Amino acid sequence: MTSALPPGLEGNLVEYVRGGEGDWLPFDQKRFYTNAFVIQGDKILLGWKKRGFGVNKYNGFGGKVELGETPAEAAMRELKEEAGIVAPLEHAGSLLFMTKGAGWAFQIEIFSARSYSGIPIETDEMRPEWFSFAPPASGVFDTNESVMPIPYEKMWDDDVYWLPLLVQGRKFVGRADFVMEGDEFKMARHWFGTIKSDH
Ligand SMILES: Nc1[nH]c(=O)nc2c1ncn2[C@H]1C[C@H](O)[C@@H](COP(=O)(O)OP(=O)(O)OP(=O)(O)O)O1
Repeated sequence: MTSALPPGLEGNLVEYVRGGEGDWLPFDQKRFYTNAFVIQGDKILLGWKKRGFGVNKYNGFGGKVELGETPAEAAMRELKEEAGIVAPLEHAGSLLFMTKGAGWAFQIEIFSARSYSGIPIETDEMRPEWFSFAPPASGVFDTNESVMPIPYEKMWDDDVYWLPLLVQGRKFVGRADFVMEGDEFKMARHWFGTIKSDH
């Protein structure tokens, strides 16, 4: 399977999902980022991004890995800065994210935790909100439900493929390439795999 991996990915990976078409976008360097998700029971904490790249989308909490930090240290720092909480984050997966014309790739190390301390607070960058990843007993969410389902339509297009893996505790590695369509980024091509020993 290794020969079929998109450029920039490596490891003993088993394809989980792929889609889109066209050539993978070229890049000459990777820049390192983090993204962290806190799970509590059947709920997951997301943040509504209020500014910067990815504004007006829901996402985990994260940002650039600073010089001298490991990705795990950066993930802890960003979670505290953006949501005001502390959590025992563990590595959950890796995402190589590209946008057309940038020439460089975001290497995003993704973390998760099943407990946390503190109280999530709104910051200048993010407004935290809990969502449910379990379907309601009736099978249908109604709008009076106090916790709504994960709002994939307001997230980056690829998150729908790997967030369920993260919730299940299955490690993943993937790549998603985006192009601008009007004033929106649209996913042009994607590939996600799970790690071979992880069944
Ligand atoms: N869940 C996700 N799915 C995805 O496809 N791309 C993501 C992603 N989370 C982050 N990215 C990409 C797009 C995003 O704008 C970029 C930078 O991540 P962030 O928005 O977390 O970092 P920031 O630009 O806020 O960095 P800081 O200023 O250091 O906080 O990485």
